[in-house]
Amino acid sequence: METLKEVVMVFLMLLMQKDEDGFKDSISTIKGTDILDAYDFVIVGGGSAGSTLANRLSEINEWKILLLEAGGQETDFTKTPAMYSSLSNTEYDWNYTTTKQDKTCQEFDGMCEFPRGRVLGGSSSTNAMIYTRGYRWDYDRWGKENWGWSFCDVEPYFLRSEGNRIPGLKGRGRDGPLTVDYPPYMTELRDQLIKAGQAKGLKNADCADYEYDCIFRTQTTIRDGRRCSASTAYLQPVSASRENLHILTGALVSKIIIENKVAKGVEFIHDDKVHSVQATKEVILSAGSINSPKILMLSGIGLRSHLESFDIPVIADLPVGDNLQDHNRVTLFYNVKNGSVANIDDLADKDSMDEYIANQTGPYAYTGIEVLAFVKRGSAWKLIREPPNIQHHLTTMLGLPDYLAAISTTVLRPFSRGTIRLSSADPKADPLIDVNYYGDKRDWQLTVEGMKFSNELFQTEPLTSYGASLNKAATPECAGEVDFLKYVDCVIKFYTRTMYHPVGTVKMASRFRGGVVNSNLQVYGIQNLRVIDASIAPTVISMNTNAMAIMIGEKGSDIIKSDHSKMLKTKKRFCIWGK
Ligand SMILES: Cc1cc2nc3c(=O)[nH]c(=O)nc-3n(C[C@H](O)[C@H](O)[C@H](O)COP(=O)(O)OP(=O)(O)OC[C@H]3O[C@@H](n4cnc5c(N)ncnc54)[C@H](O)[C@@H]3O)c2cc1C
Repeated sequence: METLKEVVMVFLMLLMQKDEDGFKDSISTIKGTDILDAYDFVIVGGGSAGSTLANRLSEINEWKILLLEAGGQETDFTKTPAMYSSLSNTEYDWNYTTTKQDKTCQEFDGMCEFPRGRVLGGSSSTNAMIYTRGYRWDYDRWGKENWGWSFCDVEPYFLRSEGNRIPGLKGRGRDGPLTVDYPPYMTELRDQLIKAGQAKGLKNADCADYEYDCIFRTQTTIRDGRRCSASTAYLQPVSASRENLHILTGALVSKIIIENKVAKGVEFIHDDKVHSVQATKEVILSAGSINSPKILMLSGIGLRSHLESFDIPVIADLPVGDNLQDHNRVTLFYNVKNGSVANIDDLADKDSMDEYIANQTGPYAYTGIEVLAFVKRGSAWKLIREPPNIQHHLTTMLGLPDYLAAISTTVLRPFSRGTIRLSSADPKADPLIDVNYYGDKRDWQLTVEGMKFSNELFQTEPLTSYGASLNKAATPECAGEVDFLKYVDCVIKFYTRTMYHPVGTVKMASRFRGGVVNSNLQVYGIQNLRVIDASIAPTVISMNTNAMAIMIGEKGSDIIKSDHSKMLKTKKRFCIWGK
């Protein structure tokens, strides 16, 4: 029996043989020697938000835009949906781990893996391609303290970005660059999972704008069987044709050049040499929730005592790197009827590989996460006016020999807060990521509630009729626990993983509420410097965060356009108190 790693190697070789073009660069970039001395805007990081910004700002011909990205380009390997879980610990990833956690990740001695995309498209090029916008409630919460960020304010940017191909969904963007569709593959178990949810009282509906418990088929950023990352959506269509947009890959930005509290440009390492480039209008950090705070701190913007401990001169004393909020997940595994889900044999099958390479269909064209459920757990009275606080991802392909399905539990509005700090003043050193999972014990209690519910779901008739039974062997450290609650505690302790949604480390808020940027995304006390990415989210939304990051890029571009130019493409809405 082959392992997933071996199967991936065979698939990769076949891809390279049969589809050489899939490994050629799809985005036009410049050489390091062709870089100009100065640009109007320098964007740091070509991820979900940065790619979006680069496209929207370069719509204005007179502006010269430079996009600096530390990673390289996507290939057909990153674009194949089933490969998403094989992209961690590769050249496409920053390969971070957290600081030692005392309450979880005991499987890795307390150091949880913490993947982040290091490639054009950023984490949208390595993510699981689930498309969710978040609830109206999430953004209205932001809008209460940040003028212009309620759902009414941000909805036009979701609509502008989204090219939704799914018929019948109301209130979705149809013409935007980011394709949203169902993947072109399904297993037999998928409909049973949805029926199981219905048996537990969940509504079978995409619950984006409503606040009931729901279960539905996963919508994805998969376009015709291939990943549609922010790079594919926003850079590919314009990188060759817009002469005012320069993209340089392999460029690690080490600091922002700040003179008299004005951002003047950035320093970066390319081909092992340090370079600098000027920004005559603005520097924009879009390096994500881990690296945007890191670059700010390296540049002298952060907590005084922390910066001084590395002899970094303090330019602005701000709580950079505080307020880290991340979703995590804990998974239970179930044996199910042979053939009702995909297993390693389906991936190892040469016909599956050929089918994907020729037509982009078959099991390689999906990630396995076929169904999502959102439920309310905990004190019901507190939740009457709030959306579901638990998410379950239901997976039907695990790359294992057995026929297994999995259900993960994620607390959507965690109470715990972590931090990002420097480990060194060396820009090449990894930052310290302290996720502090379960630092607040309410997160543990809610996770247990969620896992109890997920186990009940697998005891409903639609799944027991498919032979569903808990498989403890998939969690070997806990396999000996007989009592279910003790087993659950053990699984949380050993097998919690990130759900990959860190936000909040460059918080948008007033200064006295711990803000680092204002609602125009400008860094307090420094001119010509903005942060535009997931790090500005004051609170994590109650869903997956890629669409949110792209929305932030879309809205950020309009804020900049209206500050510097009258050329605004979107009609402004008039939102009063979020309505
Ligand atoms: C494995 C994984 C799975 C996920 N699954 C989903 C999902 O299914 N659905 C969903 O909605 N969300 C998912 N997410 C989360 C989502 O992808 C992120 O929230 C979103 O991409 C964040 O966008 P961003 O622009 O803030 O940062 P990123 O997209 O991470 O972009 C940051 C960019 O900056 C670059 N960069 C960083 N530092 C530097 C530097 N010093 N110099 C130059 N460049 C730099 C990085 O290389 C990267 O390209 C997932 C994330 C991961 C990692």
